[in-house]
Amino acid sequence: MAEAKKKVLSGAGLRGQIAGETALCTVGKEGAGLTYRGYDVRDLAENCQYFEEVAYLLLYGHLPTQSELDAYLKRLHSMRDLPQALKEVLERIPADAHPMDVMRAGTAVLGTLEPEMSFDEQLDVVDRLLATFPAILLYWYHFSHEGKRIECTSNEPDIGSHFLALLHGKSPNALHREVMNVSLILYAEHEFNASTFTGRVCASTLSDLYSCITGAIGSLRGPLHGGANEAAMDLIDRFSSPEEAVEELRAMIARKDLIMGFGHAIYRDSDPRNEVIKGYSKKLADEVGDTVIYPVSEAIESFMWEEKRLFPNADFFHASAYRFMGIPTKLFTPIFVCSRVTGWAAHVFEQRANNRIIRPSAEYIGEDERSVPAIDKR
Ligand SMILES: CC(=O)SCCNC(=O)CCNC(=O)[C@H](O)C(C)(C)COP(=O)(O)OP(=O)(O)OC[C@H]1O[C@@H](n2cnc3c(N)ncnc32)[C@H](O)[C@@H]1OP(=O)(O)O
Ligand SMILES: O=C([O-])CC(=O)C(=O)O
Repeated sequence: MAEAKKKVLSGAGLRGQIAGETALCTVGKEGAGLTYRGYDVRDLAENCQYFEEVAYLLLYGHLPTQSELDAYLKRLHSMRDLPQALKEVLERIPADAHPMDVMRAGTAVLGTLEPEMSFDEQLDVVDRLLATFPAILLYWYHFSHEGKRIECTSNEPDIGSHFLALLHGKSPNALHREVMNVSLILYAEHEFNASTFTGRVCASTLSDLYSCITGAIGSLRGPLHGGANEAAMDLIDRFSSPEEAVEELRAMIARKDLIMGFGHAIYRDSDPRNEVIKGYSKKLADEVGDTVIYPVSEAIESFMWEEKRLFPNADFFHASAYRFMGIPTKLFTPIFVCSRVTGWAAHVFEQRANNRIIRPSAEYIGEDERSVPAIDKR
């Protein structure tokens, strides 16, 4: 028994175990790096103007040509409006609901109104979700907070700019468009992370795509996964200077508190997405004339490396970047959903194409077999 227990504990969190095959992504191969279908994520972030190019790569298998991209942008644009019944449900959700619960509920309701009748419809379903997610979130947000029924469409060509236009009621500037596209590219796919694995387990039962995505949203919501971008912002907001941040961080580390936005299950020295989003956070800090949030973030980064050899993951500098674009903290993780839905769906398609139900085993560590005593003897 002791030996069996040791074996289970050494595999805690299934770390390091191969749980399936994928042609979509490598994470930390040879210690570093992130690729989507063989392309370095930094190359994609630098050379794709629109996140939709990467969405197309993941979902349709290759980077689009100009005419394929134009057609894809047009297709997604035409799918943005919400069914009236979904708007009515969103109007019933209270303002203090967690926005990730709104995303989960919106996905589930759309699945009842426009169900996936066969796997032949899988691309239509994911494109519809991709196109409607900004409106699902922001229709609810404006209605519940201001009693305002917003238009769910906009003239913005891409999802990132569309998101900002629905949030702020005006077209974003060029820098904000660029940051949103880069951010969505960085968040799009990450191999067998917890939310994607949730989606694949669900897919392996031959369930529908909406169920897979709903489950994945639930897994992403937690602060150890996607919810860390909001938790990182809450941490940064506690400090008014780098000195104050370092002093408090020292006490937190002594208490063995988790520092949100740091560390990773796979990367050991750095997260390749960090340098990209950190660069944009700096540009945005300069644009808004920030003198607190960015310096505090950098001080936390240096302290964590010097004291703990822990590095910022993708979520840490996303927090300040989103803040500088006027995005409320509680909407951070739903933006992650707007992007990762592409990776989730691509994994569901891959699972469906070569499926066997995912059903691992557990090492039993409970009581030996025994008989049920009569109720007056328990
Ligand atoms: C997009 C994303 O989902 S990225 C991840 C976002 N999540 C976060 O930022 C939450 C904070 N980070 C963490 O909780 C963890 O680093 C995780 C969940 C990301 C990875 O967890 P694990 O794989 O178990 O971490 P790992 O094995 O590297 O931990 C090694 C040690 O460092 C500690 N550690 C890891 N991350 C942190 C952190 N952020 N703050 C303080 N200590 C940490 C662990 O507690 C562990 O200590 P121990 O050996 O004394 O038990
Ligand atoms: O891979 C992970 O465990 C978490 C992560 O960074 C992601 O999903 O983007």
